[in-house]
Amino acid sequence: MTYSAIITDIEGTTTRISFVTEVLFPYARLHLAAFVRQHQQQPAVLAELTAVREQLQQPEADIEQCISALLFWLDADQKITPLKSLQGMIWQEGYQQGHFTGHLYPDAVAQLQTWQQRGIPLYIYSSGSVTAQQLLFKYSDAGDLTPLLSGYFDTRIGGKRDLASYQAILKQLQLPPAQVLFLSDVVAELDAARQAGMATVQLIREQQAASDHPVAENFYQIEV
Ligand SMILES: CSCCC(=O)C(=O)COP(=O)(O)O
Ligand SMILES: [Mg+2]
Repeated sequence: MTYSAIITDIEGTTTRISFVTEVLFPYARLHLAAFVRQHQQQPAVLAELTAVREQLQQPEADIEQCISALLFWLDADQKITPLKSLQGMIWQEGYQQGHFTGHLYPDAVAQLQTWQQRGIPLYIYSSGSVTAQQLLFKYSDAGDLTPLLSGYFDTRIGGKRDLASYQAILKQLQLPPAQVLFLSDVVAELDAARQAGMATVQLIREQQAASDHPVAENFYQIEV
């Protein structure tokens, strides 16, 4: 089967889960309050604070209430769009100052390169914001890999476990569902993509339980 597009998740699929949970999330937690207080008047940050207040249904929430909510969502790993956007802004400084590089499994790097050379457009769909996705690939262990990617989707298109998100992605790509392959480690995401008609492969990088989706331990095992 030759696909017309491949869409991949990041955490647990192209990237070790611990890079997200033990490097990125703690860095964002450490810097979040100071970042928000310092940049609260900047239009991009202000827009996210407005979205936080909307999410809380508290238009009058002050800056400290917003920060508390953001930290609560971060600790609970809730994929709330304004949190994910602010995390991306905070990580930018971390990447640019060389505090960390984006982890990508070597097999993912090699296969993404091979698939791109074969002319298959490659996309990311992650709960991390588009900015966060671009940073991870730009400042990756293997150098700037953003030229491999044709586009990015984040939670602004919808949650990763929702059928409607995959339908919206297909609408943007203008491709028949069966010609699109979605890769993820999370079965609920794969179920939603399959419901939309996409082909799926579950990545089992660590000790996750297998499902009724085709499985692969690494990108070399994915038949494209
Ligand atoms: C873009 S790297 C940060 C990943 C992140 O914030 C996250 O919540 C993981 O989401 P994914 O959909 O890639 O599992
Ligand atoms: Mg994942």
